[in-house]
Amino acid sequence: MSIELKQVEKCFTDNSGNAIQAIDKVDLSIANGEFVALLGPSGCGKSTLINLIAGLDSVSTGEILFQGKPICNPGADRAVVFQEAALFPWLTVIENIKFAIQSGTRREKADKALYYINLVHLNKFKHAYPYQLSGGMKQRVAIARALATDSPVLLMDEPFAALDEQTRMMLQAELLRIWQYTKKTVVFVTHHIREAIYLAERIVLFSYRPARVIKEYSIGIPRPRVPDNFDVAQLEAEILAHLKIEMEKAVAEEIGEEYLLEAAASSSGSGDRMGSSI
Ligand SMILES: Nc1ncnc2c1ncn2[C@@H]1O[C@H](COP(=O)(O)OP(=O)(O)OP(=O)(O)O)[C@@H](O)[C@H]1O
Repeated sequence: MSIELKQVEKCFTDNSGNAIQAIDKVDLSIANGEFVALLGPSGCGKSTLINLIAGLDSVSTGEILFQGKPICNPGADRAVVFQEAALFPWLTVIENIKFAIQSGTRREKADKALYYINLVHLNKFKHAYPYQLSGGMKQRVAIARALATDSPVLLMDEPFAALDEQTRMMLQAELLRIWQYTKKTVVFVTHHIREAIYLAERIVLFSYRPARVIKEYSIGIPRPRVPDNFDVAQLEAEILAHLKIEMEKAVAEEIGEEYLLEAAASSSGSGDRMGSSI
C-alpha cells in the first residue's frame, strides 16, 4: 500500500479552549497508483486529512504510513494542491514551476515547465507574476507546478473549486490523462459528486464531523463517464442519498434543531435541490 491510515484521530482546540474532534478512527488504505476521491459534508475534516497525509499537521492518535514508514513531515514525494494557489509572489509563472522541479538540467527544467504551462493554457502568461493573474489562472499554475514535480503522490484539496466550468472540465480531463500515463497516486478532495465519479477509481464517503468513513465505492464504470450514462446517474443519486443525512446534521448544528424538523416535514426523499454538489 502506498498510503495507510490506521485508526487516525485528530482533535483541535477552538478559541474558547474547547476540543473539536475533526477525525475519528479513520482506517484507509490507498494503493500505489490509485485515484481516490474523498467526499463529505463541508467542515467534516477532509482538508485535515489531506494535511495529515501531506505531513503538514500531525495525528492526535493512530498513524499514517507512506510506503510503510510513518509520515512526520512534508516531503517531495507528496505534492499538494490546495483550494487556493500558494505561489511565490516574487517569481514568474515559469520560475514558480521550475523551482518545484527537482531533477534535470536548466534546459530540461525549462522545457518541462513550459510543457505544463501549455497544458494549463498559460503560455501567454509564462513571464507574468502572480499578482498579474486571476484567481483561476493562479490555480492553474499551482496545478501545473504539482504535475511537473516527480512526486509519486498528488494530494489535491478541491483544486478545481475556484475555476470556471470550462477550465474545470479541461483540467479534469488533463488530470485523468496524466494520471493514466504516470500512474501517480492521487488523493482528491471534492464537493462535486459528479467530479468524483468522473475522475476516481474509488470514492470514500465521510460522515459529518468528526469524519468517519461511512461508505466506499469502487467505480468500475467504463470511461469516459458522461453524466447521462445510466450507471453514473444512478451512482450519483445513491451517493447523494447517503450524504443527505450527513448534510442535514451539519446544517442542523449550524442553524439549530428546527432545521431537522422542517427538513423531515418537507422531504419527500428527493435530493434534487442539492444538485450534484454537496
Ligand atoms: N487549525 C485548526 N484549529 C481549530 N479547528 C480546526 C483547525 N483546522 C480545522 N479545524 C476544524 O476541524 C473541522 C474540519 O475542518 P476541515 O477544514 O478539515 O473540513 P473540510 O471537510 O475540509 O471542510 P470544507 O469541505 O468546507 O473545506 C472544522 O470544524 C474546522 O473548524
